[in-house]
Amino acid sequence: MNIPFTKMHGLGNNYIYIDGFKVDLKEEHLPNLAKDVSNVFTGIGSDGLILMLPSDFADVRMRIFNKDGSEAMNCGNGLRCVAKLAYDLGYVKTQTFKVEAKSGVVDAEVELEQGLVKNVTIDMGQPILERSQIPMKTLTGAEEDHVIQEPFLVGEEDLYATAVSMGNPHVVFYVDDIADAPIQTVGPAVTDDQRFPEGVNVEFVEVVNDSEINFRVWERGSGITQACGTGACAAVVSSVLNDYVPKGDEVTVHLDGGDLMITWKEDGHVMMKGPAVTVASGEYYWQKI
Ligand SMILES: N[C@H](CCC[C@H](N)C(=O)O)C(=O)O
Repeated sequence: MNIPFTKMHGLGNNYIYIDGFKVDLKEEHLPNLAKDVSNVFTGIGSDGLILMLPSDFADVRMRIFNKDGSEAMNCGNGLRCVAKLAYDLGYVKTQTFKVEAKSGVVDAEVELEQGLVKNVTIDMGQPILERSQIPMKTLTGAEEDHVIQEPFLVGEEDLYATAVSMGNPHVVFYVDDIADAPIQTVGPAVTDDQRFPEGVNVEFVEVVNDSEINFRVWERGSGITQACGTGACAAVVSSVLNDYVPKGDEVTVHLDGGDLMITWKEDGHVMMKGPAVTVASGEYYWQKI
């Protein structure tokens, strides 16, 4: 099957995007398609697959699949790129519109420079902090409903976890120097830890000052990526909860692939602003069907 695609990225967090308004894919094929298309030997190579689809609740709908074929509830970089794609392909005619993710409907605003979409702002809604809704179990018997700097032993590493959901689960560990973050060891160990029944995206954060943090991520289902939008939002929420940055101020999150501007507003909503880039389009010759 020859499948038309567009390759896009948000700060290097790159996905293969398929226009579901034109391409009709069978539900049962999606996990294997995500695995094959994102693998550099069987496909184009990416952090996963994203479908842009018609929606009954918003202007367009986004579905995101990780490299391992698992479907995620949300994707910040994906939302920005779907917003750009929808505008560029004319599925939306205004600069502000709504996008439906599995975790809910968000407001999007595309910014134009010489008529082209460069940056996109997404209102990511409110974070979820209740342990049971992350979801996260505890082995320490801690009964607190929020997970803030909770002791979290990983092998020999004495870590302290702060857990936040942006519709998808995130756990944040603070380090003194992001360059020394134990991402290759702690990342894979924690992402599948029994304390996270649905798995978890694992973030490491170095606080630079009260308006800047450095950030790296091991993503559930995809491993290390250049950037993670929902992760950056979770990291800023966590940093407010830990009194590293003030609520209501814009925080610059320095990710491997570049900077995101994140604000956890006093009204509880998390705003994310960052780039969305189209790099290529073509046809993927999927041999499986
Ligand atoms: N890269 C995405 C997150 C993907 C989340 C996925 N790894 C999961 O929750 O399973 C982002 O920009 O938010």
